[in-house]
Amino acid sequence: MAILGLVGKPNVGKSTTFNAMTEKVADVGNYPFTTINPNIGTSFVTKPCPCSTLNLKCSPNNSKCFSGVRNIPVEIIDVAGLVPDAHKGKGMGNKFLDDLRQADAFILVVDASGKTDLEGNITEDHDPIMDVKFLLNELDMWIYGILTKNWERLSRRAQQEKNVLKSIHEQLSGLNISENQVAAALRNLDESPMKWTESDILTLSTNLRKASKPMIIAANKADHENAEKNIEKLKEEFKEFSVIPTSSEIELALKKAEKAGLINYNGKKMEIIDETRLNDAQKNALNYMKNYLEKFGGTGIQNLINNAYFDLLNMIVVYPVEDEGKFSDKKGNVLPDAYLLKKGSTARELAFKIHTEIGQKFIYAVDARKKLRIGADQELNDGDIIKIVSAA
Ligand SMILES: Nc1nc2c(ncn2[C@@H]2O[C@H](COP(=O)(O)OP(=O)(O)OP(=O)(O)O)[C@@H](O)[C@H]2O)c(=O)[nH]1
Repeated sequence: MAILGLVGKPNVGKSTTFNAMTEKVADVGNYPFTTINPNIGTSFVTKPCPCSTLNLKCSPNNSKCFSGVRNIPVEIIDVAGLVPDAHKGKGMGNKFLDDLRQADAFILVVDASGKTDLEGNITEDHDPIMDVKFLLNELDMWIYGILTKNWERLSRRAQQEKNVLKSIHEQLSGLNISENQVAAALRNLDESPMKWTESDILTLSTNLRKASKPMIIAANKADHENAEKNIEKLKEEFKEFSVIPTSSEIELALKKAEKAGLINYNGKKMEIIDETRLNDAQKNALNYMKNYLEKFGGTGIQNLINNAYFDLLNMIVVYPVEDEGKFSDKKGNVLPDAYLLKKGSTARELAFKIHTEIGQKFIYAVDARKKLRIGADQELNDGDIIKIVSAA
């Protein structure tokens, strides 16, 4: 299962974003370093559930279905804020960076209101472009630090064994980087690391970061009056990233109001259940949030999670079943499980994901929508409902 890491300088709203995504309560405060330890929490990606088009009543097991929208659990980690020179240990930066090793992709949270400086202290008119630049540099320097540890020995061994790829991949083990990703980053470099210049190694660190830690930018505090112009600037400057405006504070408040039974909220729209139960302050706050949703079509938080998994990490959702006629498991539970797979995954890979033995003893699969037999190497499509036939 892929894991998303939330990164950013202090005070941009990472904890609020994390809480809004996971509904788990972490400390929230208007001062730097509220977050000291990484929080790991469960959030959900959403997709239209096949139950609505097939006109079935589903009984989800590993996920949830609300009004025809399947919610599939995913993991998010929130680490404490990174300040300039974090890679040198500033603000406990090395520890925080190491918490990010396991992440498959990053959500880079910036404060689009421009009200916090590089260290997360309150200021006026700060340019969030600076935040993205320094964070990318910190991430590159973090990888550089791991790469160049015992560099003499590493480069000598790589040269002796004539296997640069293996040596570099081993050096980066724990960073969740595949050999293919390392190979892509090594392209254009001389075969002998002993000949690499400082600037070659820095470029390699950047390439490794790009290959292994894809990233989207959450332009948070989008509800602030200064945010719009900063969001446009971010989009203009960082065309290689998706920039998604978010208001995690509004999302969190809406989820709390929903939990308290004050509103119905479906991620895009909200309705106040009974105005007579609210005091004036509640009414004003909820109406403000309602107007915000109407203007922006949502708080951006769900967009962020979906974009990270479906666009950035290129994942699809597949529904394994045991009875292709009823779209159910053996007990008759309709569309019980939703699996997140990498785009391009095959029927056999799905089988392995369900159970190693089912993968090993795979015979064939059935596309349950088309009632067609498919082979082991057939690539699956998003939304497929698949029966695996195996000798297990
Ligand atoms: N206007 C507005 N304020 C927000 C939003 N998200 C967070 N804030 C405020 O920004 C401040 C910092 O939020 P946190 O979530 O604690 O920030 P953090 O990035 O986790 O900070 P550290 O723990 O110091 O790294 C708090 O006062 C939040 O209420 C938002 O979407 N809009």
